[in-house]
Amino acid sequence: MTDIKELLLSRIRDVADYPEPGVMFKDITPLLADPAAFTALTDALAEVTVRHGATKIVGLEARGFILGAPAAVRAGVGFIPVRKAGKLPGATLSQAYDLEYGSAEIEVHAEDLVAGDRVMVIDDVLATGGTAEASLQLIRRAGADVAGVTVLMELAFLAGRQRLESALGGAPLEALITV
Ligand SMILES: O=P(O)(O)OC[C@H]1O[C@H](OP(=O)(O)OP(=O)(O)O)[C@H](O)[C@@H]1O
Ligand SMILES: Nc1ncnc2[nH]cnc12
Repeated sequence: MTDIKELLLSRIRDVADYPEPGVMFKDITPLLADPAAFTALTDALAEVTVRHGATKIVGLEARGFILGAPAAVRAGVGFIPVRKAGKLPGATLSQAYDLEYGSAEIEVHAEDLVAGDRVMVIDDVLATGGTAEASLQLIRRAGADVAGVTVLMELAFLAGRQRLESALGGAPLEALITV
């Protein structure tokens, strides 16, 4: 494992049985509190964004906002929040989905994504892939192109990568760490 991967992994805390029995929760708050680790993560996310020619970053509420916004500033691209339903004031596109512990609905301002955009989706964890899959459906429904999905951590045993295959349509899925 490279130095940066080791640094990032060392700052992610496992919390057993949260938010419900049987879930091993990956808590990124120790990483966010460490400026060296957070800076290294931001630089890595920005590098992937630029490498894949993205013109915008979509961050997935809420932890995807914390990672995606500084990466967008570093990469010099716009940041678009994809929010849980009912939080955006303008005209929205909505998509329902299931996740490891429950179900939800996400929305984006329809005017924020247009034909010609190349969008990189950023989030902290890829688990079942339900959240990321719904975001890709929103991006395509808005008429924009998918540059890829980049996550800090992929939980491979939940097979999110397989679930995302068709929604990605050949676009890359990059995980800085896979467990
Ligand atoms: O691959 P999936 O099974 O969809 O799970 C991954 C999603 O779950 C978590 O978000 P959560 O909905 O818990 O929201 P939060 O970021 O607001 O805590 C995580 O930040 C991802 O967005
Ligand atoms: N195990 C997990 N840890 C952190 N975030 C998650 N989102 C879905 N599953 C998760």
